[in-house]
Amino acid sequence: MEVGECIATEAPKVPVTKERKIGTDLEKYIAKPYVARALQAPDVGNPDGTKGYPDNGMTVLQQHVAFFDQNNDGVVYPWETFKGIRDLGFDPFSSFVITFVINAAFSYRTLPGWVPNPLLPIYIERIHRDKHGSDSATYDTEGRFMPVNLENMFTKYALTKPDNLSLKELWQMTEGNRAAFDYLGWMASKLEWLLLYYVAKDKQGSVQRSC
Ligand code: HEM
Ligand SMILES: [Ca+2]
Repeated sequence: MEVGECIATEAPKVPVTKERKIGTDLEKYIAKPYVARALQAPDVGNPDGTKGYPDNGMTVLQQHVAFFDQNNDGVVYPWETFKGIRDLGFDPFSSFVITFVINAAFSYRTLPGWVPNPLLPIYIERIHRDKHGSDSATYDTEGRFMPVNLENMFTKYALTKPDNLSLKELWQMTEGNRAAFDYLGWMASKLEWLLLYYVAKDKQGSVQRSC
């Protein structure tokens, strides 16, 4: 018998462990899927992450946020978030509201000191401090990427079509990830995944993993 062959991923007394399945053969596709990646975001179809995308020495979470840093100075001001959100296809009114929510929620923890800045800048250097609860754990607390947690998302919640999350399934995922009494985390996660749904959905209205 090989090492790990008889690991149980379902407990008979907890039916949810049967409903939300865990993949057991990830290592066939991704080297050491349990090791957090600082610079790349691999998945089973792209074991080396996105090819030709420069990391510029930034964590995967920093790279996510740097998309919005229009002048690449390491700080994301609201007008930069607004431009980025508009570029993703949102209308001006929604972009304004989304921008305000994001910069108001994420600015303070990233500032260099303790005095709040009314211009609501987000400093990419310290973006890991904005990690919140009730998330998917795809980013670790330092902003690295956890391949195993991204894959678990699909095995647990993409139940109608493999590798494909419908709006209902995405919603069920945010419900499943809820930590007790974590109101801020619940709202932040719902916002992040609803935004992602809007940006990434295909013609059938579901989110496919990258090809
Ligand atoms: C339309 C634009 C955006 C989309 C679709 C989006 C989507 C997401 C998604 C899906 C996650 C993962 C949440 C989870 O693991 O449960 C995430 C995490 C995060 N995003 Fe965004 N995001 C957007 C804009 C932004 C902006 C503008 C910022 C800040 C400048 C930002 C900062 C973060 C941070 C700090 C996290 C880590 C939260 C955590 O895992 O606890 N995002 N985002
Ligand atoms: Ca900037």
